[in-house]
Amino acid sequence: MDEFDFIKSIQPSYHKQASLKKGIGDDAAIIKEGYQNIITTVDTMVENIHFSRKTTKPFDIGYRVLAANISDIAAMGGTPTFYLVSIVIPKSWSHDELKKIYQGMENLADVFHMDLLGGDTVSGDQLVVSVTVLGTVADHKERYRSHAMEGDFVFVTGTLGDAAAGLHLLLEDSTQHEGYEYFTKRHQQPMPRVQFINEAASITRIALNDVSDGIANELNEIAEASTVQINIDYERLPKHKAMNHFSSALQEEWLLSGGEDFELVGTVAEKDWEYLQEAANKTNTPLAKIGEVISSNNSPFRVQLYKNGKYQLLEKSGYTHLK
Ligand SMILES: Nc1ncnc2c1ncn2[C@@H]1O[C@H](COP(=O)(O)OP(=O)(O)OP(=O)(O)O)[C@@H](O)[C@H]1O
Ligand SMILES: Cc1ncc(C[n+]2csc(CCOP(=O)(O)O)c2C)c(N)n1
Ligand SMILES: [Mg+2]
Ligand SMILES: [Mg+2]
Ligand SMILES: [Mg+2]
Repeated sequence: MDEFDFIKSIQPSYHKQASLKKGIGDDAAIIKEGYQNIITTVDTMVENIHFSRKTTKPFDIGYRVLAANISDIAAMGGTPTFYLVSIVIPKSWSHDELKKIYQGMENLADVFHMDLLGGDTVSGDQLVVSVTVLGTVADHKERYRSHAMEGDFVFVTGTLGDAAAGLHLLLEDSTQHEGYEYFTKRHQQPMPRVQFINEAASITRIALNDVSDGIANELNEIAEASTVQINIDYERLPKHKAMNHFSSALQEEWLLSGGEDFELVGTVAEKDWEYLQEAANKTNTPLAKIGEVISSNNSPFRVQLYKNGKYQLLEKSGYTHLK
């Protein structure tokens, strides 16, 4: 049983609270509160799974785990406001190192004016940092994975595969490699796309997901949740210029399934494309059209990749826990 089957197996069949608009099944939960909604989500990072002493400095462990959570708030169209931290501490971690983890979180929290609300501290064998984030989004401006419609343009922010390239260079100690500083920074200190998505608040409908597991996964989640088919073009996938210094096999793997870029991927009506571009320009966000939603209500709800003159099925890939 992998993580996705496990999540399905524990999903409750109904909600008890009328205010719960979205529970399990998107990047974060949505709770209606007057004319706005509260958003909440939790993500956990574990030593030697999500980071290691070799790949990530204590400051960056804190920064990255908070960034991953803020990215899920952005993926719902929201603004982050508060966070709580639960930490499992092994004996081998010094007080100084633990302080640095909190400095990393505080550094990013300052950018978004977020307050630390509380948390929990326990001892254990492996460093584990679990962060719960709260945020808000105006009512009817939530961005669900289920909102894609036939004819939509498929878009992605930033460049893809950078975090995976950074991780590779860190693990290989390739400090002289072209783009080392850029790629490793993208792995260690990703910046969630909050400003961009908030700037796009006037758009009525956007289907959205954030790139934690790679676009092959994230686009399949949109296709399934929206019951649509999605076509994307490999040549249109945005990549940093230094990416060309890696083999084409590595590039393909990282662009499609690298994950941890914490970019936003989604779909928008063709008529709203120019407004999305305006939001991208205003917030200095690279934005690429990578494909289209081609049909709906036509099972299987799948993603096709156009490469070398033909379409191929783009199956889910990327990192899967409990595999
Ligand atoms: N152990 C769990 N118990 C209850 N709900 C869970 C559990 N694990 C995941 N979920 C829910 O399942 C959905 C998918 O979770 P997942 O962690 O894959 O999403 P994500 O946070 O966007 O991705 P990532 O963890 O890769 O950043 C979310 O709605 C999440 O809240
Ligand atoms: C030391 C080290 N080894 C491997 C990786 C790669 N990695 C770990 S989890 C994950 C997917 C997202 O996880 P989740 O679904 O839990 O958000 C990826 C791509 C890493 N970051 N650090
Ligand atoms: Mg997510
Ligand atoms: Mg998660
Ligand atoms: Mg996951």
